[in-house]
Amino acid sequence: MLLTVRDLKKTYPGAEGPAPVLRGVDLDLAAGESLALTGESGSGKSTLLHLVGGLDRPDGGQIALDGEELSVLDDAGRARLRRGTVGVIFQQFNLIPSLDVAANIAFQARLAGRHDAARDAQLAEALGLAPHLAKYPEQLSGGQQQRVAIARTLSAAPRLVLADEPTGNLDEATAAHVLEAMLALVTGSGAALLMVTHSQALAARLDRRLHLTGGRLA
Ligand SMILES: Nc1ncnc2c1ncn2[C@@H]1O[C@H](COP(=O)(O)OP(=O)(O)OP(=O)(O)O)[C@@H](O)[C@H]1O
Repeated sequence: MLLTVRDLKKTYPGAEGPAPVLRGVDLDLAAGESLALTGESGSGKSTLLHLVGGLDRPDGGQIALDGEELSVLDDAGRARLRRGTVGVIFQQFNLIPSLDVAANIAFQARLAGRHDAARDAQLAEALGLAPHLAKYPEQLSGGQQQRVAIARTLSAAPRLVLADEPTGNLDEATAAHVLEAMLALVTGSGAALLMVTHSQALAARLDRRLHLTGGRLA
């Protein structure tokens, strides 16, 4: 198993006392597998991605990535994991305005010491970014910026890709096309994809589907 989650719990402090969001989540994801995570707004999908990505700490339970238990890692260890094993695609693109598209795509891979120009060219082609490589983020549409953010994460070749509505800014046809490209690039290379989506049509394209409700997965 690439990812194993057991009895994961997370509670946020709320105005009316502690508000449990995750009440014991169990999840397994194998290398090469894709999993869609659905659930109502506020059900805790982003919270789960943040915990698995090591961006926040759970209140209880275990998360193991490649057999390595996250809770025993210090900040430096979790940062190493974020640079190496895990890649996240968030709803905010966080592109670097002073870098052109090609340099934005290469950014994380360069940080991780894994930049591969041929892989970037393949990503740009697959995601329809080839004509835009010399442009700057402010010259791109929202959907184009979103595709740059996807390419930047995949460029670093993470073993596990965590994606929060990665095609949320795209029209239906482009979203379907970009998802197919992502699936081919991620699972085709033996990596795994855990993707949050509100779209049942997109969820159906992935290997498995889980629904988050009442703080648990079903
Ligand atoms: N940092 C935080 N502090 C306090 N409460 C939070 C925090 N982050 C999230 N929450 C609360 O936890 C619950 C789950 O939020 P989360 O963003 O994980 O839901 P979601 O399923 O991703 O929602 P959406 O589909 O709308 O993006 C919500 O009620 C939210 O208000």
